[in-house]
Amino acid sequence: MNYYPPCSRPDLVLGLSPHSDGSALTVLQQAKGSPVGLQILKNSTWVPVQPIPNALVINIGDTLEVLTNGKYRSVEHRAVAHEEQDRLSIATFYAPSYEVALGPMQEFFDENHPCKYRRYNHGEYSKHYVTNKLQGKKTLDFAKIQVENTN
Ligand SMILES: O=C(O)CCC(=O)C(=O)O
Ligand SMILES: [Fe+2]
Repeated sequence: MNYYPPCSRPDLVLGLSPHSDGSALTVLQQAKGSPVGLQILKNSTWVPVQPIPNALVINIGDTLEVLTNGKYRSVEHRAVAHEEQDRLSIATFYAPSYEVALGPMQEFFDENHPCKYRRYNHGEYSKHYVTNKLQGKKTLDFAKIQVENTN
């Protein structure tokens, strides 16, 4: 659950720094009457996600990006504060158990589409996620296979 109190200078702070979720999918509920606070990064522009009554927001997380070898990309998002109104959101993260080993599923790579992510335990990833700052999609570097520059 996330609570964002009103902030007299929302231009100077963020409610939540830019990040992608470590989950496979995130289901997000924005409280009724909440001001807009969630923004997603699309084509290098922050786009506000208007709360729709009785609707849930479904975000793709890093785990689904890895499983699909990058076909589905996790969404970078952040939350901004509001000058007068407070805001409440409830995030439910759907993710594998810590002991589950995962990597790109077979149908998402072949000789023409190389594996972009290595295999790891979800628990290792979670540990990496919570011990590093939220910094856009940087946490996903943990799983990326670095391509050698031959030039
Ligand atoms: O409050 C929001 O809308 C975003 C919350 C969020 O991104 C998170 O809990 O991971
Ligand atoms: Fe998030």
